[in-house]
Amino acid sequence: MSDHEHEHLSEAAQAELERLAECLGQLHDPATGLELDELDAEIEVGFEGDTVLVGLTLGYPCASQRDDWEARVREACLPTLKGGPLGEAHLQFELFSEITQTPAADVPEPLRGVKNIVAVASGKGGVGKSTTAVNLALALAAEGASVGLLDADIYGPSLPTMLGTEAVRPEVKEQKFFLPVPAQGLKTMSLGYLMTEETPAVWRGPMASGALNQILTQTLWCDDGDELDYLIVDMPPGTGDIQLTLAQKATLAGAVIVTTPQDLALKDAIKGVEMFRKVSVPVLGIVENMALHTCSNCGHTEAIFGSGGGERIAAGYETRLLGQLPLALSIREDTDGGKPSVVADPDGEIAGHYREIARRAAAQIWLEAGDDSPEIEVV
Ligand SMILES: Nc1ncnc2c1ncn2[C@@H]1O[C@H](COP(=O)(O)OP(=O)(O)OP(=O)(O)O)[C@@H](O)[C@H]1O
Repeated sequence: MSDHEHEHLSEAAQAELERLAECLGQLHDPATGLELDELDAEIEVGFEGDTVLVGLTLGYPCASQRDDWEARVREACLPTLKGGPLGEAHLQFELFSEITQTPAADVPEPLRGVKNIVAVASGKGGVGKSTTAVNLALALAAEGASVGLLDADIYGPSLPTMLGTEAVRPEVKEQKFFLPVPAQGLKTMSLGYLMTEETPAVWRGPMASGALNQILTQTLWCDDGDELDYLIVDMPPGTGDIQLTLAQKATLAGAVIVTTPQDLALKDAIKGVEMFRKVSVPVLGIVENMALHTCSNCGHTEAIFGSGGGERIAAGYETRLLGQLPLALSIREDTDGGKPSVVADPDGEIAGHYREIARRAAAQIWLEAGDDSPEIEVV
């Protein structure tokens, strides 16, 4: 709004906008469970013509939440406006995302432009870590972020199968760098792209971490000049030296730990949490996979592996349960068929779970980075 218009806005109207901003600050952000006031969110309130303009900027991608936010904003604003000096005004709402960057020193050239590196890890194999990583990456992209996915699972790189890119080989630049392979809206890189029939599928320790190191530091993620909001790294399963090296090599924004509800997997998940803590990587939360089983005959849902495990670890280890995925045939069929659930059925319930997990994990990165002082601007 121009200064000129400002002058014409009565003091009463100005005070009304300020009241509105205050009232918006108390809105609850579902991804963090906090009020906007407690977050580094930006709330802009203005008046132009006959319209009250409300802008909200959050630090995580949330395109699918626009309508929900608009409904929440309307519900909060309309009673405040009613009968006041701006009572006849229309309300226009806009939602923005501004993804912060994890500060890092000595970033190797290929990782420059990558704002946040997120490890998806599990204490043991077979819990659905890769399925979670690929769906998480696709869900972040569906929410509006630019996303890369690095399959660092040297023991069984599954990304090419999950994204239907088996026959693809990455381009090589200046005989030194790999260019990521575009797939389903993501920039992807996998050791699977580099393995030939002669390459051993099971690598030994030093060879494995060498390959991993190479793929991490030789993939030019932002060669096109665009930034990547998130690089999701599908880690090798376990909590040994390889995982530790990787966690130390790049400055990680955080780690997501995938577990199943069985006791053993949970004990392994705790090891994962402890490993990241040891190297000062924030644990963004826990994803409990195969948590519930829905009987395909009668539709009855049951926690066949026991319930509440992920929640218990999250509480005991001061982290959060980001979400739970059911044991669902469709998840397996989608991923094994080269179209993960977030893409295969974008409006389905499963995709909804993954998107919610993605928003919560990304919001947690924002929380870790933020100084928690809200910016409220009345223009
Ligand atoms: N929630 C689920 N419901 C049904 N099947 C699932 C679910 N999550 C994963 N799967 C299936 O389980 C198998 C193992 O999953 P995935 O490869 O993601 O596990 P992983 O932990 O990455 O394994 P590894 O450690 O071997 O890499 C796959 O066939 C996958 O499709």
